[in-house]
Amino acid sequence: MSQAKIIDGAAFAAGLRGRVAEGVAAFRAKTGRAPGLAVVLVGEDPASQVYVRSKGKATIEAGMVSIEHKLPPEKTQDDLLALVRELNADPAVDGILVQLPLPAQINENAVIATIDPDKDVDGFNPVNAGRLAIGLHGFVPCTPLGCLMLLKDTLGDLSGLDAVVVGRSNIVGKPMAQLLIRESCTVTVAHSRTKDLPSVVKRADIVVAAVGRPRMIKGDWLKPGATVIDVGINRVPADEPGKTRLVGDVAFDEALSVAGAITPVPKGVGPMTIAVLLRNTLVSACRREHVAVPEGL
Ligand SMILES: Nc1nc(=O)c2c([nH]1)NC[C@@H]1CN(c3ccc(C(=O)N[C@@H](CCC(=O)O)C(=O)O)cc3)C=[N+]21
Repeated sequence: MSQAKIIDGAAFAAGLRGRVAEGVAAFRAKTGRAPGLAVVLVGEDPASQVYVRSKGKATIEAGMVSIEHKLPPEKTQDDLLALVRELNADPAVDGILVQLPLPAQINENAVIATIDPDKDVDGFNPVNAGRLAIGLHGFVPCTPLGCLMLLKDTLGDLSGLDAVVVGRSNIVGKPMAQLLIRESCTVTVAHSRTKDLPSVVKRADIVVAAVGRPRMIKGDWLKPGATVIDVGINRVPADEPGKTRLVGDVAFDEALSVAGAITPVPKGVGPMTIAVLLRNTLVSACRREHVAVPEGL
């Protein structure tokens, strides 16, 4: 039986981070300053703390300035909006990321809408969602842009391919669908109410799974040879009692013998998210300083 190619997202991300670091060095030589990324964390969620720490480390490794704001969990929405406005006005800040999810007393949409669209390296502001939808330059959310890079690296030209995106979130599903439309795919967005999901997935040359349900998409749902991008990061009990491990939204072991190529979890899409965040921050800095954006980013 054939075995799918395993798409090495960690390796691709390492290469992208290297290209970003070169671009950062050139930017520093031209402008006399380093790009700055501000990351705001409200509260003490352990998973969010881990992500924020690894973002800070990657930012510094790329030669950029990392500005971290850690706020106590009881912080009010007004306090957070005031901080975002300060960061909007700070010329040393090229990118702003407010780690999600936020505590219940804070309206995420209000915070996202307050971030200057031209510093919104997450691409979550409605202005950037609109720009993506109508084909203007802006910032594209990091995870779907990372997925698209892996797809193009694996398949080359995507035009005419049937793509099924499973999940319709603002952060992954919807922007992913927009990007695939831009690449001239025929795009279907499936979700929890989709009738007969297995038969919808069966049509797809490209499957992007972003539902957040461990191993939901089974191997026998796939079209033989399909390219599968697994965005899911689900923590499940490991075989060893008391331990956990990460699995995706796709039943990876089953998919291996059907798919043409598939991303693993971990070391697939996850590392791309951080690499694209650095890329978006460098692009932001270049646009703000009217410096040419390096090619091949
Ligand atoms: N404003 C905002 N922007 C985000 O981009 C954002 C966010 N909030 N909130 C949380 C999610 C999650 N996220 C990930 C980043 C890297 C990995 C990653 O590097 N994962 C590795 C390791 C995972 C591990 O070992 O825990 C992997 O999949 O191989 C995963 C998930 C960014 N997020």
